[in-house]
Amino acid sequence: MLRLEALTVRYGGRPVVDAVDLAVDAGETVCVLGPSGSGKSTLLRAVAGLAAPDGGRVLLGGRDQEGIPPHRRGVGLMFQDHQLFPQHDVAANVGFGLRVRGTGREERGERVARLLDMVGLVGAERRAVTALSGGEQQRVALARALAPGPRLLMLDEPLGQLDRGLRERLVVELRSLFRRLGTTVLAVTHDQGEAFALADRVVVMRDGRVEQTGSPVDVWSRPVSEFVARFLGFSNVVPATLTGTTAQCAWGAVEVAEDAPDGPVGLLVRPGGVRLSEPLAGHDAPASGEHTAQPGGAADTTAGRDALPGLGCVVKGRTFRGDHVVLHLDPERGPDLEATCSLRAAPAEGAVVRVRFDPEETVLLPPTG
Ligand SMILES: Nc1ncnc2c1ncn2[C@@H]1O[C@H](COP(=O)(O)OP(=O)(O)OP(=O)(O)O)[C@@H](O)[C@H]1O
Repeated sequence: MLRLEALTVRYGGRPVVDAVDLAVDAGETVCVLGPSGSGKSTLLRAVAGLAAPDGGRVLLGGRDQEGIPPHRRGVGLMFQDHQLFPQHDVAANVGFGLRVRGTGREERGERVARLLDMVGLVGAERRAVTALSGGEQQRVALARALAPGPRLLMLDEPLGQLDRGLRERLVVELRSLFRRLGTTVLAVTHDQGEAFALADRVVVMRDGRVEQTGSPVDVWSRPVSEFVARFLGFSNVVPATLTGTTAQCAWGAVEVAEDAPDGPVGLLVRPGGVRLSEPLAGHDAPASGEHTAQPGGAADTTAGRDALPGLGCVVKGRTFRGDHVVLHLDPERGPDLEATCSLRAAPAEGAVVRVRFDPEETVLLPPTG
């Protein structure tokens, strides 16, 4: 449906979109993800015809779009600030594209009613858009973008301004709506949660280039670089030296599940793979319980509390995330660690715990900088 071939857009000589190749199949939802300034919006604008490429091609339905103005490309756009017409009611906003195309009043009315039904705003035709909540306005903007039946729907930070709970609900609704309609969608967002919930495929951008592309599960479970890992929110990343299945790093010797050639690597330990022993009463109390550090964890060889297996850490802080807690740990050596555990098992701030690393929750990355 959409193909980008070495698409390049430069501003002031600097490539903001840099030789991007990307294909979106009919009915597929692709989310472009990346930090602010990585070129996501510019990519969308080039596809829509709102930014002129300096190189490469945009093909829609196999046809090169060079010289085709935005309104002839058959794409629907929905931007972050949803740009509704405040002086018009909901029906006039949703029906705008249809009126421009000359669709008759009666047909327009029917289409608008059907679209409002689809986005969960039955009977809202006569309401003033200024009197709607943020979430309702977002739905009106979506209905408006869908109204002319675009072959490609493009969303720029579609849910950016909404609060978290509403965003999570709307993402689920959007996904099932797009499935039902068979809509082809290219969305950009800097919010990983949104991208991963919405997309069939995720594209991670860095400085105008595609750093990784894959299904949400692939990208989440196998980030290809430290950049992607950190962008996804993983902070337990260190340089390491691999020998066999042991990665020697600042936290000690960490067993990994992957096979890779010996030598320098980057090591990611997912927070769920940082396993806690029972909190210790004092620095020199022995760890107990089934989660006590195992051989193969970051084994300590030094004296005192350091002689215990596992890596000793002080709990610096706790962030509550619904059904689990993220622990911010200060290890006796190496950079800070993040661990997750259940609410019930969360040790208090200031507690001393010992951790070991689950080999299955480690990922080897190219050597880190
Ligand atoms: N019209 C323009 N003229 C000059 N520079 C521009 C223009 N549009 C974008 N840029 C620059 O291009 C880079 C990429 O911008 P873009 O908006 O595509 O990034 P983004 O990934 O969408 O960021 P954000 O998430 O903040 O919207 C930025 O450095 C921006 O300042």
